[in-house]
Amino acid sequence: MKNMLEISDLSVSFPGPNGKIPAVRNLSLSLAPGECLAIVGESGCGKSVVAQAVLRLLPPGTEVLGRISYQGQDLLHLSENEMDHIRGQEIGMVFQSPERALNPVMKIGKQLISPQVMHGLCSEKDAELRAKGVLQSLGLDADRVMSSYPWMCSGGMCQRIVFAAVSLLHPNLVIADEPTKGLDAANVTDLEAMLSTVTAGKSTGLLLITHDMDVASRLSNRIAVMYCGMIVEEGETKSVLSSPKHPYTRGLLGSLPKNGFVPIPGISPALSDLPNGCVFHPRCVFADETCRTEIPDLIDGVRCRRC
Ligand SMILES: Nc1ncnc2c1ncn2[C@@H]1O[C@H](COP(=O)(O)OP(=O)(O)OP(=O)(O)O)[C@@H](O)[C@H]1O
Ligand code: NI
Repeated sequence: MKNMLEISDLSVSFPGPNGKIPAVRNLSLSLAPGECLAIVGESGCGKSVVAQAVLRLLPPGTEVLGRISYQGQDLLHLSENEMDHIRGQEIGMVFQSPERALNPVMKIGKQLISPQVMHGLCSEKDAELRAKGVLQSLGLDADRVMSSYPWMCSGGMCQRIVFAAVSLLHPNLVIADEPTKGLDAANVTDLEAMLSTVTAGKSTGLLLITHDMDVASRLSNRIAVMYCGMIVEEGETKSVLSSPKHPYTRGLLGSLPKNGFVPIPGISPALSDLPNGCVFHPRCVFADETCRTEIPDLIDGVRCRRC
């Protein structure tokens, strides 16, 4: 099926005291309708920056190069007004800290009704009915929630309310950035069930950003592993997790408690001081002279000369 999202050769740099800080480098990804692509990798590897680049939420002064094509339109060249239409209605967002995604001084009812009316989807009366219907389907007491403020609700409830707000606008693409962070096990299970409904209709795509391999393994069809702003391995979730090829992917999986808790030696380099050659070579037991000088291409989903 034709891709709904195609990110080609994306590079994002932030201004730093001693020049540009490269947070994302030459990243290409695609997502088809009905598909869930997970981006995984350690904290600071650039996962959220990719999401923010797609939604054009990066601060002024950030250098964004490459192309981000959504349904054939290059998002990097749309006006702010055009992006306002895309955000929410075309591309829904579920971020970590749902409490912060909701306005603390506005009743939840209004927060669920206004966007539907604003995007011209339906009348206020219908918007209220739809909101109540979605809240009920998510197991919430709709009347009570609609007349509550976000701070009156638990974290798990807020994440459901954010999900309701997203799904009421029927987006074609949902971007979820660490949606399970800070939730207890029961709420993680609930949220996973909600997220799996996003792609169930086969027309909506889900870009899932997480550092939780278990969540990624349960929800995604494909997985992209990032390290220091680059994709080091990409492929079908099942095959990447059962037979990881890149030494970093293998290290990441080996460092999980269920796989023996073996840490990857060394630490991630600072983005302002990235090594030459393969960005992983200082931590890689297989590194040879060429790894120290040449950045390997991503070939058959793996960016490593040894694989
Ligand atoms: N607005 C900004 N200005 C400067 N640097 C930034 C900005 N936003 C992100 N960064 C840097 O870009 C790098 C990638 O950050 P990003 O938030 O994408 O990481 P991440 O993979 O999402 O990590 P986490 O799992 O902790 O959310 C980090 O080094 C971060 O400090
Ligand atoms: Ni992040």
